[in-house]
Amino acid sequence: MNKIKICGITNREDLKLITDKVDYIGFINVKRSPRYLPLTKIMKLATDKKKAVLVLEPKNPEEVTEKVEKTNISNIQLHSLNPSQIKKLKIQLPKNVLLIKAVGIPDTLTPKKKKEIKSFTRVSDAILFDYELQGKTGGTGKQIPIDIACQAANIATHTKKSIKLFLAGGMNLQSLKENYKLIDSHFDVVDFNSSLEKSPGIKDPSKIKELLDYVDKVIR
Ligand SMILES: O=C(O)c1ccccc1N[C@@H]1O[C@H](COP(=O)(O)O)[C@@H](O)[C@H]1O
Repeated sequence: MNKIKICGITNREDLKLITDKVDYIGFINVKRSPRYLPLTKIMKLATDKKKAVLVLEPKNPEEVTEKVEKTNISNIQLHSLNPSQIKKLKIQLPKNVLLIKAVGIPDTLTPKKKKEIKSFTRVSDAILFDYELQGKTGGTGKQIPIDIACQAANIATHTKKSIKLFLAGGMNLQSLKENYKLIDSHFDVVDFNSSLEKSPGIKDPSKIKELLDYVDKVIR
């Protein structure tokens, strides 16, 4: 059964629409993002600490431990750091923290990319596959081809059975409907972000309702 994450929440109105209906709620503390929020604002919005996901692009592991300590949020999504930095970080973090590493997936899986998936899987609690555009991940609004996403998921699962897998990158209701069986059999969580907006950082209530109605009917 897939869980649902809605990311890029920036205000109370949008938060109200989803709070009781999704499994994870993402708050983005990455300055280059149009969905950026400072930690002070995130701490006011993220009252449900079990659902909150703090999205970061840290310069080093210490930046993550500081921000986790400050916010008390125990799900963190990282769009930077290498496998040895993640390994070091995992040791420093409290045991209850779920470390989700974003791994960029382009249109094909090269041997180098396969190796990267394995390396990050070994040191993380969860992997979030996101579309990779010009070497970057995060809010691209573009989808990983579903067969490539499933291949990436298989590599991670074969590397570590307990790995939790998130599918992100331009996910919308249509792509969920079209690929539901594959998504359900390969991923634990589906992540929706920019596709649910009416403008950057502001969600569209009708798109949220449509998605959550489908989730209630088909997934729950
Ligand atoms: O949304 C952003 O602007 C962003 C910037 C920097 C890091 C992460 C960001 N968002 C995350 O990107 C994925 C995919 O988003 P999309 O569906 O392609 O819009 C999602 O997990 C967001 O949390």
